Amino acid sequence: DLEALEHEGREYIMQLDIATGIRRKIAHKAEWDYTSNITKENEEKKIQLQLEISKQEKAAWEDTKMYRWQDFQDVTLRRMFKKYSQLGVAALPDDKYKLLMKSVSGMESNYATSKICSYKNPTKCDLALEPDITEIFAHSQNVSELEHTWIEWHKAAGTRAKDNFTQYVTLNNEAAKLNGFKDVAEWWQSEYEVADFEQQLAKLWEDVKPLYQQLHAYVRKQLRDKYGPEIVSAKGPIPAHLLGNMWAQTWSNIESYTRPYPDKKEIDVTQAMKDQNYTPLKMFKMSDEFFRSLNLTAMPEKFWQNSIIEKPTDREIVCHASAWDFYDGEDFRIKQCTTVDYEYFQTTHHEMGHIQYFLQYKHLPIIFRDGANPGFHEAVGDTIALSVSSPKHLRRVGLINGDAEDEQTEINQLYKMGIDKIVFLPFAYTLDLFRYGVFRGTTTPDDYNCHYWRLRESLQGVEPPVNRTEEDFDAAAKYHVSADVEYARYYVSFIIQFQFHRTLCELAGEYSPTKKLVDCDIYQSVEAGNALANMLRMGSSHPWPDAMEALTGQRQMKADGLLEYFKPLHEWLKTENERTGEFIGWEASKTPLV
Ligand SMILES: C=C(C[SeH])C(=O)N1CCC[C@H]1C(=O)O
Ligand SMILES: [Zn+2]
Repeated sequence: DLEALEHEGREYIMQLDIATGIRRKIAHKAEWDYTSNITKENEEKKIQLQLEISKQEKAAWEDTKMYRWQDFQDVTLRRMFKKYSQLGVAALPDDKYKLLMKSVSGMESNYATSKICSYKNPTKCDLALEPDITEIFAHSQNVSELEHTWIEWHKAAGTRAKDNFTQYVTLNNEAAKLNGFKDVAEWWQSEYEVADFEQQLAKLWEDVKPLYQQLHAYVRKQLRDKYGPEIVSAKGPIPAHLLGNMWAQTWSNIESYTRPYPDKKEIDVTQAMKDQNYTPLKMFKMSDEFFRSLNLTAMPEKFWQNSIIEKPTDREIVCHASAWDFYDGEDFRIKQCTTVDYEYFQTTHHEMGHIQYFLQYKHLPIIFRDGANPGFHEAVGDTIALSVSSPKHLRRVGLINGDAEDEQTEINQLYKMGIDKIVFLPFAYTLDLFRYGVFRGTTTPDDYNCHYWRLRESLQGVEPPVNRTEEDFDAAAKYHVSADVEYARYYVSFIIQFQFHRTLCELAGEYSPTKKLVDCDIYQSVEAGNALANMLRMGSSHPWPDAMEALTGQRQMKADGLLEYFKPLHEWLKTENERTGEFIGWEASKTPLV
């Protein structure tokens, strides 16, 4: 009878879950060994192991399909079976599976090991993305140097990945079909468990776009005043190499010469960190202490032993920051090439947020040890970092001794947050709108670059520094495209982190009709920490609206938190852009696209 079958099913799935934990630990160890020491040998070992494990997973999958789990009474048991019924890329036949693994690790190692020649010293050709190229984009105001560096990086990391990428698209789409999806776009969106995910992304963009256009117009004017109308036009897109970041995804590095009230005290956190002899370890210890102050879990001993927090000098590694769960309840790691600056201080909190999620749900079955949706996992650390970056907190830890809050300082602070958080949204939206088109076939390989730049221009209002052709493949010059990492998760994160922040600030007594969100710091609030922990402990055991509701009382992702946070800035920008008569929005680029 059904009762007995369900009982048998529960026994089966619990065994499968234990076996899955062991398999994942082995696979992640091989992945860790490869990405923390990029050699042909380690790549071979990793692919061989992943192939072995995919065979075991496929065999288990055949058994799982035998159960009539859709009829089971226990909703959690049904949810476990549903997740285990999705095999993933292991559904590919062995030869195609290997080809897919090779094309992705080929792109990722190309990205991680690409070097370019210096503009100032053309014989020096060992510049890596981290820290060298990142440093140039953070500080250089030499337009020719920025243009050279932008072109060389996109040639090395983008164009060189095109063949692998095209093969990856074909094989990944085949895997999607074997998992019952039309294409990878549908597969990626299924992770969000709502039927209208793409429409929700579009709605969020409509909500935020007016604010973005005001900020874009203000920054374009500031840059035109600095570089002249020949380089920055009055009504066109902004050249992408002038925004302080290789991908123009956050513009924090141009804050010092574009902020609204330049004569107000400079909040240069990086300089203060250097002056106070900060080290990467100190940055990690401070982040750990913040989490503990909320009554959240301390980093276990193994974390401090096994993590890689500085770029090694004796080997090549994947520097792009990452957090790792080895599914044994005690081995959790971060790998990042930390530099002592404000940007990496934020990234450290971002990665520690991933680890905290791992720690909070480590009691769950393996299959539920995941974010409520991929955006939740990206939002934890950033939510904490919203408190850390408040003037109140930076004063508390002695990183600034800025003036007490006055109107102009507050606008400067909101501007500093806005060129990080608001400008990121159209970039993130573009990256996966582009890849949805690629996986659906509406964007074909001979259109890749034209479609990529058409989206970047229409949504982000940026243009390439020089003419681009289909010989180039600029999308892969971004880590997540070369590493097969879905990106809508960050778009979701940058929206929901403000919903989380607002709730935590209320619980911490840091937000009320008289206390503004911009100066909220939840540090040492056990109430806030306990509420956050309760949501994190759910992992992916429930659909994400349940987790969202458990923390915020809302069941939808909405831009209202973000818009409330930046409201004073939005008003100021509208007034300022009217005062200067700056054109709002942008006309088509003058840089000819293919
Ligand atoms: C820090 C990470 C690793 Se999950 C990252 O990739 N982020 C964090 C914010 C956006 C995105 C990026 O760097 O593009
Ligand atoms: Zn992340």
